Amino acid sequence: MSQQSMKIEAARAALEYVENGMRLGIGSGSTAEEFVKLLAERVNAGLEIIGVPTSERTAKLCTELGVPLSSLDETPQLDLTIDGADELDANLSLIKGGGGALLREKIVAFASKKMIVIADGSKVVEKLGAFPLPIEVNIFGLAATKQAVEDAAGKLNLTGAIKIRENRDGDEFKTDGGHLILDASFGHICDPEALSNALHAIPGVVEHGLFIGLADVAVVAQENGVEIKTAAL
Ligand SMILES: O=C(CO)[C@H](O)[C@H](O)COP(=O)(O)O
Repeated sequence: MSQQSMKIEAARAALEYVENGMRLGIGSGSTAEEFVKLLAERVNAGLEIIGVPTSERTAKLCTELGVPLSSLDETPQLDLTIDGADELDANLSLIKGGGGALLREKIVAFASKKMIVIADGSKVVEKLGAFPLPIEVNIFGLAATKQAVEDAAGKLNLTGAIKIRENRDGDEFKTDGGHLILDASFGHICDPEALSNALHAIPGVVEHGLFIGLADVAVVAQENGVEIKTAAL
């Protein structure tokens, strides 16, 4: 099965968790987009949900396909968020933000009673960190913030390149909130919670892509079928 087919299978299996009347957080990225397409089919067949998108891109796709949307201001409490991930471990700690939507994704997941991660098997890791950690930062004081991130990580024995994310045309990538992303290639992160706390202590850091204690279930599509994972701890 191709990776794309696995994304579709994970999205299809996650759709089983969606019930009529739900207020639904809708994730970003290619796996989440497969979910949106399948959700739209169900909505057009009569399923009633209201969605809160985690990015402008997801909002556009939902609108094009007829998925009704609300905002987190109008609908501040959600029943379920379904979103992809760049990495997930056995505790269902995640790295997210490969698509740059991590801030809104985390706000939406936090506002939800439950979060389900959808992924193909390649996203499952023993230790987080092979995927560079996205860190969303304010433009003001960028060099100082980057230095502070390096210093904080160094105290946790995490070293490695920290790069300002660029678009394909070489310009700085800007998030939907108008911030920049630092992609930190720290390698294996032994203590994600300690790193999360250290990053949150830096004023220029808006948010980071470590999602700890947010995901309740992971729906992971492997070659031989879909596996439902719950946190090991
Ligand atoms: O966090 C995200 C976007 O900010 C995505 O969920 C993550 O990058 C996974 O994307 P994909 O499903 O395309 O592999």
